[in-house]
Amino acid sequence: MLQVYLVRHGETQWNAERRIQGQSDSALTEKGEQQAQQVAERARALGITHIISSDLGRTRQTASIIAQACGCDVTLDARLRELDMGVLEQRHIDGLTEEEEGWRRQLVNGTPDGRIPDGESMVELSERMQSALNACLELPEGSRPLLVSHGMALGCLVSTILGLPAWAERRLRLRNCSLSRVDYQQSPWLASGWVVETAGDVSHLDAPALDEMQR
Ligand SMILES: O=C(O)[C@H](O)COP(=O)(O)O
Repeated sequence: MLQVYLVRHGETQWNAERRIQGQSDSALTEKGEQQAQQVAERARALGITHIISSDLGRTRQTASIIAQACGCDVTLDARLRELDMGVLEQRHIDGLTEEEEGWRRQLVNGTPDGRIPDGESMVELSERMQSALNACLELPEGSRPLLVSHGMALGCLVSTILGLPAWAERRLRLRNCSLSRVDYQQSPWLASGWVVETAGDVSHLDAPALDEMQR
């Protein structure tokens, strides 16, 4: 059975400052680098064979720390990028106008095709994430891949595997450098396809990152 590990990147400057990143980028903080080292140790013990990362800077930085520990290369895949948050990227969450906050809320309240102007919808995000995950099925037998991606992107992927709508992702708390695992199973009596083994595990971190509500 193929087991795929999912890691959110380490804490960044803008995570810590409560600024919206989307497909814009900021570097890992010192704490983010330490988190990456800690998840890298866990990945090494798990025997990861392939690392596939979103091509944004913060995921590449995290993936290269994990790759060093696991002794494998990193393949970049733009399908693993964070949701495109259009005109709100780089803004402080606390400085949004009521109208802007309304655009942001559309992403998680079930508005059909809800999106921030110039941005992407959650359904579009879930389609590209699902397609990046399905690409793992083409890896050689015995592979144990690890994908490095982002909070909303991974939350949306795990939500849709559970049969929830793409916009349910906010019901999952996926902290920086948390580890999730999804398995591909084929069974005549259980659900065939992807199943969620674990989501948001931070037991390898000495101090779990704060989530957006706590910062
Ligand atoms: O700020 C953002 O873009 C996200 O909601 C969090 O994204 P991240 O997982 O890339 O920090």
